[in-house]
Amino acid sequence: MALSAISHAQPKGATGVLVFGDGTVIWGKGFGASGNAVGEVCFNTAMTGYQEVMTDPSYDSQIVTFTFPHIGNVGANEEDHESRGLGAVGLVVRQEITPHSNFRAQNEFVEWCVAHGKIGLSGIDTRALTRRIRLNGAPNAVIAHSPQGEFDLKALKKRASEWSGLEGLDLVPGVTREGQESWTGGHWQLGFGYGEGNANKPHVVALDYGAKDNIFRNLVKAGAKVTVVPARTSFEEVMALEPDGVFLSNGPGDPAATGVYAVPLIRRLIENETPLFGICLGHQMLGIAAGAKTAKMFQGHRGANHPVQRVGEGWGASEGLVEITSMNHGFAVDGETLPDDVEQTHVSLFDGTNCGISIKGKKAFGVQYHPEASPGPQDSFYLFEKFVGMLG
Ligand SMILES: NC(=O)CC[C@H](N)C(=O)O
Repeated sequence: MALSAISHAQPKGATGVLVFGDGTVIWGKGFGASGNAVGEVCFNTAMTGYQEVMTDPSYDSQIVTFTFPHIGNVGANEEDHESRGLGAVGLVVRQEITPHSNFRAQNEFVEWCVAHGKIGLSGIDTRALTRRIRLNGAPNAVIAHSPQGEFDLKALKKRASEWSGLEGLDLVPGVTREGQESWTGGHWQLGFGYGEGNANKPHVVALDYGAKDNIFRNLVKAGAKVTVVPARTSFEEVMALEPDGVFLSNGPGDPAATGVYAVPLIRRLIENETPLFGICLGHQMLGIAAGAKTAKMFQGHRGANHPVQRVGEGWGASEGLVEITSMNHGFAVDGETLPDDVEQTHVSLFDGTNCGISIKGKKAFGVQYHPEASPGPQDSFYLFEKFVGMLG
């Protein structure tokens, strides 16, 4: 690993850099927060929703390369957050961020990145970087921004190469809520913002493993009363809330590592016949609880245009239908390891990866994709209606 690679001369005006664990150096123009951050470099093919991507806690310890070249054009606003600012640590983009042009913008994206501690790198050949990730897998790297253009490349390389990587990492403690909370925000409408839900039943207790807010909004929109609880809430504490159903959220890191404490709870909920719905990390840990295995993917699925096909029964006449979904995962349930009582309900049309499971004879199912990130019509909203509908 050519240490010599890290002595690549710094081009004039370079204020940002991406340094891989193997010593590869990619120079660019830094923007947003100053400093450096370590993570896995992935790519996302969404054409819009960058603010939602950057605040999705599932992206913790990840540096997102946007394949779409124009990022930042619509600025940033106070409504399109998926969390209180957690999420990806940095972003790599093709074009320099230009002033915004959008009626909903309240802030420039660059300023928003500063305020939320996100380190940006522009002027990068994102096609070449994406191709590299597709061919070699997602590398670990440090993204750094110094307005003065001062970088200690050796130290950055050391940090990148010494980082453990996402496999085996439980990142949930850093992103879960500390306390219990009632969630009432619902459907968003232009000029009105997020509506307030006022349902008393059915009551959904949602385990927060690093949830996207939009998921809770969808539960409210589907007619549920929602109580969000921290990841390490016990079975007894969940039951004391008298849930009609339990939701298992998305979240960052390795499901097998997080499952060490989450899976025993999920197993008890399955045994107790509590209706369950899991998304992404929640789906992966439901799979482990049901007896399947998860594995790290070579390059993951990230974007807002991923085709998923319904393959299982139990979805009525819609079996075989293809949905265009929003995805972000680097781990997946291994469809080959599903026990007999677990049905595969959805698969990726890109590569056949398992994208949905249902436990036979129980009201327990999960999917490996998200409702659309942006407010508006949601293509996978039927899943929320199905879940809330089965709670009576
Ligand atoms: N969106 C998510 O919940 C991601 C789940 C898990 N951290 C993964 O990368 O696969």
